[in-house]
Amino acid sequence: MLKVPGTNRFLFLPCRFIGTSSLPTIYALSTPPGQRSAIAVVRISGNHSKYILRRLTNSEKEPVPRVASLRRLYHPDQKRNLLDTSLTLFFESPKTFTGEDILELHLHGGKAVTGAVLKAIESLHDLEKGFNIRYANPGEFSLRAFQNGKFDLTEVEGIKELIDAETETQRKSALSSFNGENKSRFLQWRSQIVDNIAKLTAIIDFGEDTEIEDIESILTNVESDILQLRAVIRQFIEKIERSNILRNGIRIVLLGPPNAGKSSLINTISQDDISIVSQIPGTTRDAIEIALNIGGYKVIICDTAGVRDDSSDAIEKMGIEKALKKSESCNLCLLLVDPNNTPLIPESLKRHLASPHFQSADKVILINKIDTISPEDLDHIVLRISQEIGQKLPILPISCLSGEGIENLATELITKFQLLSDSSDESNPIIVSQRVREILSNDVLYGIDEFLSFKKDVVMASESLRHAATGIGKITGEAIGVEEVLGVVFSSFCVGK
Ligand SMILES: Nc1nc2c(ncn2[C@@H]2O[C@H](COP(=O)(O)OP(=O)(O)OP(=O)(O)O)[C@@H](O)[C@H]2O)c(=O)[nH]1
Repeated sequence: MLKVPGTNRFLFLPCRFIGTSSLPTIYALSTPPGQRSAIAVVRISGNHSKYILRRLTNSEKEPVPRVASLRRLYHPDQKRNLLDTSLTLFFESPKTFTGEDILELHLHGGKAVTGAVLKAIESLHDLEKGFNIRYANPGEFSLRAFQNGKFDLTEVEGIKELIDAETETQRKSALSSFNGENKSRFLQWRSQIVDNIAKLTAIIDFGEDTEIEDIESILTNVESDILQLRAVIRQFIEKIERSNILRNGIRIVLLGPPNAGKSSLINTISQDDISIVSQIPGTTRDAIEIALNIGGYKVIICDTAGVRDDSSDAIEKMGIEKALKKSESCNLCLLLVDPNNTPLIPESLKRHLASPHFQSADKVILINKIDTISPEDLDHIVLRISQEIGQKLPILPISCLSGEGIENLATELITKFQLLSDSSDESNPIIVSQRVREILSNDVLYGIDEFLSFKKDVVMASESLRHAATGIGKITGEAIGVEEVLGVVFSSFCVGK
């Protein structure tokens, strides 16, 4: 920030466009290392990209930008040592991912080919001759893009989320960050704050010449505008919290008496023999967790020990305790009932359902094994369950054996996931990094709250707003040192990105 001489005004100066022309040329294998594959891509970025191509192809022929060309690659010092025949692609600065010249070598996959080409590039490093060439650090290509103003930090973090995305919903929310939706939102908030700082600054600079009523009216306007912004930011943070479960996975716990079919349900949902299914009650003595993709949502499903009232086995008792404890911290609990059991639900489970510790989780009761009962019996059982538990919970009939009701269950689950993560066709989930989440609370909202408490002191109030605006600058990377950025954002990237 720069103070304008003779006034109390400040200018916000972006400090990240530092350029990268003096930095070493970097290279890395951009496809997974150490694996056999049809193609492996080596990416090179920096001033010496063309030089590397010339030396590897042993030819002075200028590459045509953005035109793929099949070239033979040789070791630079052993002109007859053919390394590979590669598709080469050259992108000319500045219209490239990093903003620098980029060369891509599409090699035949496999350790030996990639190893030989990487070694050949490495051999071109020669500081005395001015060729500073080295292997890239994790995330360094993206860092160069950031330093050259190609992306702001929210977009860079979007790239990482996109690479890490395991499910469709994660991919969609990552894309919205990558495409700059969050960026434009943050920039709009920042400009709203800066507008209000400007109004307060006008009062500080010219207050003595202004009518008191005018000052009051400006202050009221600023306050109501900032109050409205605070509500928007709070809503945004709430949405992040809800969307966060998309990244971490929606936690489902299966509860029920022994033999109700919990393990069978996991196998039916995942269409795999993941849990042990057996006729001996109490097969699952400990909690088993597996990650599944259900309808594009990442779900962590936990199979637990069967709950019964009369267990005398110490290990089984511990398993039951663990099952009940697990269910207290899940997002959704599926309570399985075997319609042939009496009582339908063990007393300890009924007590647990009524316990205050178990109220936050969403619950659905599943009557399993409906292939063993008649439709009339099913109606009767639904009624009995409602009476036994004394509360209204959704009840779904299913059969893990015949598959009846499973599709219905899947639809119900996906509706629950949409509600839990606030994601639907109309509303995309918002995934932001922990870094952004923290800055929003600790800087932006903090500054706004401070402004509201200082509203009689215009100088202090405008300082607080400045703190909030700087916070948004930290989020996008406009007001942040490159070293700080390196540590926090890029260290979690893979090499080659
Ligand atoms: N007829 C019928 N049998 C089922 C159904 N689902 C599960 N079973 C059978 O019920 C028995 C117990 O199933 P599991 O999935 O092991 O039950 P569980 O609840 O995980 O059992 P514990 O690990 O002991 O708590 C097995 O013999 C399954 O084949 C169903 O829908 N219909």
